[in-house]
Amino acid sequence: MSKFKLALIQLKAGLDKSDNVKRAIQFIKSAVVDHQASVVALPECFNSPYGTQYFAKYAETIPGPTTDALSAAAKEHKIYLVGGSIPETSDGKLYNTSTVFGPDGTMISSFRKVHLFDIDIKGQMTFKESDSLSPGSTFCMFDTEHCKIGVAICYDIRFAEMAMCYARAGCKVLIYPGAFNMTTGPKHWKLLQQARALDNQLYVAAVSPARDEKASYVAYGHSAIINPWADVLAEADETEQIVSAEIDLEFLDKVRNQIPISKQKRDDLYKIESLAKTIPANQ
Ligand SMILES: O=C(O)CCC(=O)C(=O)O
Repeated sequence: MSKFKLALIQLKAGLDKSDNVKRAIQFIKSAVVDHQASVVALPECFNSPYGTQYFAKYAETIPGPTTDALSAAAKEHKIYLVGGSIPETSDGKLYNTSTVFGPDGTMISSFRKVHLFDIDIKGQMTFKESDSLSPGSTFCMFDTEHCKIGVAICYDIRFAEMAMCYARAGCKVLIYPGAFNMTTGPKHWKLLQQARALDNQLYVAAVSPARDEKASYVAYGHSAIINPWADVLAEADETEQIVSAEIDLEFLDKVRNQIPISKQKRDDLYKIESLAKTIPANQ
């Protein structure tokens, strides 16, 4: 139980929602059959193109048709499925929401993107997710027979404290469905994953849509899995594909024993306040 296979589906999401979902389900089968994965993840906004102009049009309630399909796929293949994210409508608001399903098809957790992607790099990349979306305000962790896994979405990876909270709560793998762009992707996408993996001595996986040069928002691709030593175990190029890697929890323990930063940190000088009351110290 100390080893398991994680697969990331770098799906090319187009304008046809039902086709996106249908193809995601086909790829999930291939992640299980061809990669022997027991944990599978889809990208951010996998049932719609990514962009503020699309969120309302593609939004669904949860449960709804897309999450029903994910639930059935998790049950059919007896896997943990991190359902990327979809635009969710609830109480007149829109959210960027990830859902997680267990091997019996039950939705075991869900997550609304906490940090909305509002940036302005003049002449290169301006995006304001908060024009149409509302932020969530809860975390998302789920237990498997292997370890606890934490989920957050894309821009959330830039916030080191959030990953630290997950690590402190005992997560050994963090999965970020994401869709970095052609400005920040080449510079920061892999570096951020390696930083979070190294800071917290855990596995980090980030799963992007495949690049579509004709889309209004061009995703960088390069879905990747990083180990607690910050090695890149698997990395896609920009095309539609599955990447997978073995998660080895004995290796994680070895890294933590060799460089025992979680025992050496000076909680008397600095500490994470926000979840200190509700999340126990490192397990
Ligand atoms: O942080 C970035 O550079 C990209 C973030 C992003 O694309 C997102 O949150 O959807």
